[in-house]
Amino acid sequence: MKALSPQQTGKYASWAFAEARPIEDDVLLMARDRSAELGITPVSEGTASVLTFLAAASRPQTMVELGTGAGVSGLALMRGAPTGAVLTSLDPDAEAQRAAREVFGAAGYPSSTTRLIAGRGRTVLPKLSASAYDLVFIDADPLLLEYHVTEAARVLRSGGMVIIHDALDQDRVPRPAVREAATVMLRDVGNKLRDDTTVWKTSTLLPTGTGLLLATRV
Ligand SMILES: C[S@@+](CC[C@H](N)C(=O)[O-])C[C@H]1O[C@@H](n2cnc3c(N)ncnc32)[C@H](O)[C@@H]1O
Repeated sequence: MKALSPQQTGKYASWAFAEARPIEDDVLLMARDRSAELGITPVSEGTASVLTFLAAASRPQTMVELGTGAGVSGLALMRGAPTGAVLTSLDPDAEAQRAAREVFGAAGYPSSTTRLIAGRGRTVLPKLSASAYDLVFIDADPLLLEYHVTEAARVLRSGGMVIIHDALDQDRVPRPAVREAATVMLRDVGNKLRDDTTVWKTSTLLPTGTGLLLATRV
């Protein structure tokens, strides 16, 4: 790999500065500790703060999350969403979901507003109603991304938002020589969200954390 040019070094410093800016409270830190104990990589501090901001700005009443983990991203979304918003979060890892339940409880969210379903997207998503959700956050197996995004388009109402985590695949997406299946999938889905204007009205890619790909439903 080439040495970073001075400008790129400056860009990295700006990214690191933005990542270090949020101050997280005890419940988010507890969720991060539980994630570490379970060997789960949660969203970064910068990403959690963007999720809270996006939920506060878009005011979703109904949200779906793929990949609950120990609840870092779910808590970030709930913190921004209006009071009474409901998060439906899927993960096949029952132990992770138990940790997330504790985290949501410690943050004061009853189980009626944080619906945790122990299952995979492929099993659970088809059971969710069409055009019924305001926001879908995807942080699960990248090889299933195309399927998860197709289902997200189905369950989102017009104007709803999809958010895809790790959209830069640990910085592999911008490197054309990397042809691994997950990286190629992320490139293809990114192009689809940008180009398929019959389904997606707007799309953007943020370099926050490990990358966030966003799109709004036509
Ligand atoms: C990176 S972790 C999620 C971290 C979480 N979003 C956070 O920030 O705290 C990815 C999770 O996706 C779950 N997962 C893997 N395949 C899945 C699938 N097909 N459907 C739903 N969840 C899946 C894993 O069990 C794992 O807990």
